[in-house]
Amino acid sequence: LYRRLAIKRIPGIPHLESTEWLFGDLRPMLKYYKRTKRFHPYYAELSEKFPGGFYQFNFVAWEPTLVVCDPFLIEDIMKKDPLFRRSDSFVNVFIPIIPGGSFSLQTNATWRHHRRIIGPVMSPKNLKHLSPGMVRTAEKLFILWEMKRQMLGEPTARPVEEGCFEIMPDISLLASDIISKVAFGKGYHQLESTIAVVKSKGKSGVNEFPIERSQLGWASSLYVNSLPIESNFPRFSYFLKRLPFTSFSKAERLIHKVLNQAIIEGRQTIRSVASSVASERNQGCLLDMVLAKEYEFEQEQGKKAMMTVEEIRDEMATLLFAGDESVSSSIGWAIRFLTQNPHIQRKLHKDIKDALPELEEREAQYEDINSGKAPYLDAIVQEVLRVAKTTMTTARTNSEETVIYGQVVPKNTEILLMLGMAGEATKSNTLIDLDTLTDTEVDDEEKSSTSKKNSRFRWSDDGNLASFVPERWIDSNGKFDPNAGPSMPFGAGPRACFGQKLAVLELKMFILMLSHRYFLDSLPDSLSDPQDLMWKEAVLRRPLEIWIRPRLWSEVDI
Ligand code: HEM
Repeated sequence: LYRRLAIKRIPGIPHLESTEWLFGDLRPMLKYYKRTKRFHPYYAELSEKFPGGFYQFNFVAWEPTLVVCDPFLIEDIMKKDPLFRRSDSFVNVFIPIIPGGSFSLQTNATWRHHRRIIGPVMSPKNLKHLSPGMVRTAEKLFILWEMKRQMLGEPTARPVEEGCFEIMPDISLLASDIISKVAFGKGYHQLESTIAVVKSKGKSGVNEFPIERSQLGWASSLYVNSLPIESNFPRFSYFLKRLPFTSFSKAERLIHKVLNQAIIEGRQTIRSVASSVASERNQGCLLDMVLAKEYEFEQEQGKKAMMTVEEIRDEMATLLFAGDESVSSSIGWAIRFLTQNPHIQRKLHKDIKDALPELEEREAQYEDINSGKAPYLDAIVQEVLRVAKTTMTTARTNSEETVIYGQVVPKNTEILLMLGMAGEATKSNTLIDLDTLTDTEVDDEEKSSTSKKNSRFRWSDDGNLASFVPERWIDSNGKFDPNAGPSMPFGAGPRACFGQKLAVLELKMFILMLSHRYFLDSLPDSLSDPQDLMWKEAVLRRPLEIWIRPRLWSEVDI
């Protein structure tokens, strides 16, 4: 028994020395958690003890977990799927709620089949089609903020905390209004109803305002926030959530009903028009695009129903899960970083005014942010994603015994990939011998993968990697360089983020519109979180409270 419960280590891989029989490395970790209420920074602290960017950790006796902070090793592992498949701890959280969606599927024939039909919807052409809807939804947010500004009065000659308001609830409405409209065409319209309520009821406190969720928005929020990530028994947690008359079961029923109906109606519409126009006609939302693609494949292969209604529903629900909090958290972080850096706001505003003077006359368009005209905006979005570390971690398991940096890692080892740390990695966080590699001046396309890796440390290791400095993404010719550093906010390989182009589009569009309109005034320390404490660690690193005091540029000395 003693031997069974003794902690097991993988020979040759660094680990803490002072660990205990049975509890492994859990005790120091829990002590850290008690002090900070955080787990992730503990892994970062440990990585400093073990230069090279990987070590092992034992939560309790039994098997060790490999923790990987080396960005190149993370990338290689993610690219070698299915040898390194999604870990069961990740997949099991999603299986009970969306069994047919990508989060629940390993890289198998079913996932590939889904991807053939769903994959093409993230094409630039389709995203361009979706962008006017996004712009109009973001406009609603600015109408709401303008009303709040008016109700709070002129931003001068008042105590410093006046004129400020907290915006994470508004940002949540924005993200869920956008993803609902983009995913299945029935936007939740919560910003509209919130505008109506604020107009009629006014403030609900000194600087507080009511918000109004639609029934579908409420159901969706409950549904996507239901993941039992802290449960060791996710199936049982869902069993309890689904007991009759719980709010969750009502929300789930409503979401299923709306999605099922949209799929069935969408299929009927597509079958009622000629095949040649099916894909051109149905471009209103991702669901329409998926159904058009499905129809195209059916025609080619002479088969009916390429995916079941439940499979499409689960993939759509996956988009609701994946495209809601991830985007609202990233927008929240963007606002915090911009508020803390007035000089960056000024530079961005000037760049936008110079590069896109037409924005005085018309609303923002897809081409504005994809023409390379505003490299500083591209740099800001990459820097937000790097510093925000919205997806701090994900997990993989090796399906065969594997050799990693010369050490044998037994089959089925749990591997924690510290994605968020990749963007702060320095050369000492990798065991790849970068000094023996040469960084040639050839085009990226022609570079070998190792040479590309070396060039990913183009930015200087100036001890300043925790700071928000968009300039690190700009090359000596003033152009945006997406490979300037090893940041990997969307993961890598076949199972990298499916919605990354959509997420970047949303972020760029929002920051463009925000910066064109408002300067975010500095805040008192009590509201600006200078110590970086106001965030929650769950599946995502989510900012807890974001306050703003927006001023029109005409009110600011530039
Ligand atoms: C800033 C926002 C976002 C971030 C940081 C983010 C990050 C990620 C990461 C790191 C993964 C890979 C997880 C893993 O392999 O273990 C992932 C997967 C995924 N993301 Fe995102 N994501 C964002 C927004 C979105 C949006 C807007 C959508 C779609 C509407 C989306 C859809 C997905 C899907 C479907 C997967 C699973 C892909 C698969 O399993 O094949 N994400 N995301």
